[in-house]
Amino acid sequence: MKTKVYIDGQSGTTGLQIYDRIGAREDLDLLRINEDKRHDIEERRRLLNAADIVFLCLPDEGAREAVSLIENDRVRVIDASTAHRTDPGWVYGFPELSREQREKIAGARRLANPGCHATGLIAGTAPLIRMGILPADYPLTCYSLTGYTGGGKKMIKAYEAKNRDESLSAPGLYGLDLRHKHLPEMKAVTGLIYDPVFLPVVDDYAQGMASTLLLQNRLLHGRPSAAEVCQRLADYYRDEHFVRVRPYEKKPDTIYANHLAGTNHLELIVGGGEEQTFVTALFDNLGKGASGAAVQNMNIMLGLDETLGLE
Ligand SMILES: NC(=O)C1=CN([C@@H]2O[C@H](COP(=O)(O)OP(=O)(O)OC[C@H]3O[C@@H](n4cnc5c(N)ncnc54)[C@H](OP(=O)(O)O)[C@@H]3O)[C@@H](O)[C@H]2O)C=CC1
Ligand SMILES: CC(=O)N[C@@H](CCC(=O)OP(=O)(O)O)C(=O)O
Repeated sequence: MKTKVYIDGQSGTTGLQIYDRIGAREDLDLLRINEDKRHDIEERRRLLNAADIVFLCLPDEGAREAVSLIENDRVRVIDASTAHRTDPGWVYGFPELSREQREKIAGARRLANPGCHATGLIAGTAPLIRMGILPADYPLTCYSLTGYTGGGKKMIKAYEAKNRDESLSAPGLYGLDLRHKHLPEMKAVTGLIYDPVFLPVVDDYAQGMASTLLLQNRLLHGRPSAAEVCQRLADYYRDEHFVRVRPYEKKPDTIYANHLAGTNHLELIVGGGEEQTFVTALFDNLGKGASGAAVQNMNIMLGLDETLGLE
């Protein structure tokens, strides 16, 4: 029997990218909503209850509404929005965190897919705290670069408009109240005690992220060098397919934030020396930062090879 899959929000940015990754799969039966009915609540209710797996690719309110429409206990949900990421009834979909996390994902009925910026911060921070290198009360700072598809259809339209505002040709610092919506999940998943000082930057390219932590080695347990931090992270992720650590280099070449666009890979690059360290997570906001991660999580939930359909 094929697994029935429904994408609520199928014509949005994340929904389309999920479709790209699973549309041709023979083990799945994709339930499609008629485009002109995509906001019809009764038609959505019917499809939401007819599927084995539902992807929610909607704004937060739409995702909450969709969950309230599900009456069938068999339906398993993967929510790409921020709505449920710190909800204790939901499993956080970052399998590389630990073996236990992957097992929780395998059994999840309600799965919250991580935020894109949160993915970048968590990939470096969570293992460093778990390994006792980064103190949980560290005053963490992070700046995170993203392509404009991170802002969904509306932002894509603005960046791709013919007579667009000239300011869009330069990097845009945003979230300047320092209250980005991913802070709660960043803290909940890593165990950080204080809110990180987190500054996102959007720029004039479609896909790709580079999220960078800046660390003072003297404030880390055991005062490791950057090379040692790199080695410990490489050990932590040594068995992973999608999360890798680049071998340490004293002076890496320029990092371009779109380097892993189109893939589900996330690469950690560690640089610096005896006194200071940076850790950059390089990935695709629509890959490991959203749709790729959602498909990886579905594969795990179905007990399949988690790389199925993913580059
Ligand atoms: N873009 C990205 O890189 C990432 C996005 N996300 C999250 O994924 C979710 C989807 O984002 P994204 O795909 O970028 O957004 P888009 O705006 O590109 O797409 C959202 C889609 O949802 C539809 N929609 C909105 N409200 C409803 C509703 N109540 N009922 C039915 N359909 C509805 C929209 O319909 P219509 O076509 O009529 O506008 C649109 O097609 C968001 O929560 C976002 O924060 C998470 C990680 C990364
Ligand atoms: C460029 C841009 O605006 N990016 C979005 C991130 C999109 C995202 O990750 O949203 P979720 O929390 O739903 O996952 C932002 O920073 O709010």
